[in-house]
Amino acid sequence: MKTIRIDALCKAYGSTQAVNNVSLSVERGEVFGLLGANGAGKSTTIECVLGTKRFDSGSISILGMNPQTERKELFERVGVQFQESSYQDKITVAELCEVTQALYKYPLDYTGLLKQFGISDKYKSQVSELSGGQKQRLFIVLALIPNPDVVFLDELTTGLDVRARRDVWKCLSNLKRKGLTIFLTSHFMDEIEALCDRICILKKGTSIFYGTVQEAIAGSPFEKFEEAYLWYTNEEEDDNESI
Ligand SMILES: Nc1ncnc2c1ncn2[C@@H]1O[C@H](COP(=O)(O)OP(=O)(O)OP(=O)(O)O)[C@@H](O)[C@H]1O
Repeated sequence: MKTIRIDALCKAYGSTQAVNNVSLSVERGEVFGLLGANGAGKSTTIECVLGTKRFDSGSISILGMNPQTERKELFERVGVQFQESSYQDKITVAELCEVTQALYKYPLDYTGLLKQFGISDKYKSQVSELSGGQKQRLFIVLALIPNPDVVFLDELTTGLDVRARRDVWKCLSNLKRKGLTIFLTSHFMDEIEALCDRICILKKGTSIFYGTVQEAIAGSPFEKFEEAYLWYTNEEEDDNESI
């Protein structure tokens, strides 16, 4: 059984076709990268998979479940890293982790996760006092607290310094080895190359490449993945989109 299967997904907002006939599947224990410029349709696709957004046509199954009708069951087994927080200003890291832990039946011990992600010394700090990179790592920890089978990491290491990015990669590789399925988006091609088994590149809602990083390079006139990516997305020629 595939962990995630998307078949011919379509979703429009008014006249904007945000996702157009996208199909992909993700195996258990795989790291899958969804790529594309700003506005390419990545978040919309993820929200459809999570059941937080209705789609127009196509079908989605995640962990064998229908995200639209089995959201509650899904919630227990899926972790999501949020970009923006809507937490109270004064809440501390420990309190936020405890509140999150209380939402799940079989949560992991968050103190171990904070340590793994190098922010255990921030235990008593207010979330609002954390640096951008520390917050980012906290959001990954929050996504892992449910002890999920699959985790969605949107813009994985945006705002992290070089060392912190490498540390996050190492942690994720360890979790992958234990069978965690990881679905991520990132605008950093070195990160995609280091972590992803397979990728899908979206352009204006349409899938323009689906396969491994090596296949992406081989199918382009370039030897470096970042150049191949730009070639697929034609970003250098497109004034309406940015990397
Ligand atoms: N709620 C909405 N209402 C109307 N249009 C929307 C809405 N959400 C997204 N869109 C549009 O749908 C398209 C896809 O947006 P989406 O957020 O899925 O892209 P993305 O690839 O995640 O971008 P980014 O890298 O900036 O996060 C864009 O053209 C966007 O303007």
